[in-house]
Amino acid sequence: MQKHFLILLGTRPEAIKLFPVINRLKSENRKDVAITVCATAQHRQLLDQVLKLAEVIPDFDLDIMTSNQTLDHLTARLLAQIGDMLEKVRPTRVIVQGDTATAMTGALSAYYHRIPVSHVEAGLRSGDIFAPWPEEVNRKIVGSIADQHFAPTERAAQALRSENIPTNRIHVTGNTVVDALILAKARVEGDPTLSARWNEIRQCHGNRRIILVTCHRRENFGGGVLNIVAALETILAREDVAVVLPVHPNPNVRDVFVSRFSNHPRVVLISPQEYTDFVSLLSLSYLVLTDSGGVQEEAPTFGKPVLVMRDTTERPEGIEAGTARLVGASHERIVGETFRLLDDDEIYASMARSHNPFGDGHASERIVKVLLDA
Ligand SMILES: CC(=O)N[C@@H]1[C@@H](OP(=O)(O)OP(=O)(O)OC[C@H]2O[C@@H](n3ccc(=O)[nH]c3=O)[C@H](O)[C@@H]2O)O[C@H](CO)[C@@H](O)[C@@H]1O
Repeated sequence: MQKHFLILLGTRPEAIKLFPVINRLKSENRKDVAITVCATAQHRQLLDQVLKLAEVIPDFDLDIMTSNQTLDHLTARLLAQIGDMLEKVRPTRVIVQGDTATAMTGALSAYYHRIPVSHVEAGLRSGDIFAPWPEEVNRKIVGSIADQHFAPTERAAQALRSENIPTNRIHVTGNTVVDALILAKARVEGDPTLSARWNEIRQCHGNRRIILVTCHRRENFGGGVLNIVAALETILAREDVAVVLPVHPNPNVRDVFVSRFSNHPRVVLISPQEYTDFVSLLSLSYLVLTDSGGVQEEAPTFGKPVLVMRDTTERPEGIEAGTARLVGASHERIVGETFRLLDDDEIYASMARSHNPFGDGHASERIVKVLLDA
């Protein structure tokens, strides 16, 4: 029987984590398999950067993003437009990734149309429906609809089993972000012009240790971001560090970082970077301060310690492996843990092991096998 997979993606991390699956499926070149890619463009600019790099051209582009979009309006528009598109395309299976509004409405809409759903990066749970908000509930909704759950780790698979998902529907695959990262790393290593992009930073701050900072989570908007900025100011009182910060375009974070740091001599504020540029930046940094999910999964490949600016994480594998620590948006903990890493070589060495507990680079291969064999 002809298989027709519809792959939905809306944000930068979904594109990063799904392009290895899309490209792998395409490379199988099977006559009995059709692939349709639909971008909802929940985040326009950040998504387009990755699609271009990965050479993925969506068959449908719903171009859903509006300025200051609220979650409820975004969700309503997504649900209606994905539903109309499914009506037209009538795929045999819908594939969604992670925990965005696109993934959640994509799964719900597929369910309304009685189309089975595969969930890539299934089973991540923080146990707190407000952290991360609204992603924790988005994942649970997708999990209750999907009939193929691609769990990145054994722990994620265990979380699904404890929610009574039948074992034969759970496949431990590794996280596709490691597949994407390996491709990006090879590109950076094979093309010296990519890392030359950072020569100016190296020249200005060659003797200083680079702290790479990313911050965009909803839970940190407001007081959290202000605490993070104050912590960075304390850290920057030291002359031996420089901060590089790709500023997320969301005004809730962008305006605060730009107003506080645009004239600081040791803070490099840059626009969101293409994936390969970000990967090469990660490789030259000394440590990472982040509230991102994907960056927590990527940093261990380069042996970079990660301080996670969240109170909980659905990725305890990094904490257990000793490559990450939770510091919340607490001034005291961010400063304290950063200073320990800067001043104590033993602690730094114990966290800076290059071992990635999230995947081995073969996740998309395993996912495609299940998709084709089912
Ligand atoms: C609650 C939560 O954790 N949810 C996550 C969330 O995504 P996130 O927190 O990982 O989101 P971001 O931080 O935006 O993206 C990160 C990616 O972007 C790359 N990057 C970064 C800066 C830059 O300048 N250029 C880049 O290319 C970077 O290397 C990395 O790969 O949604 C995903 C989708 O469902 C889920 O998988 C995932 O659970």
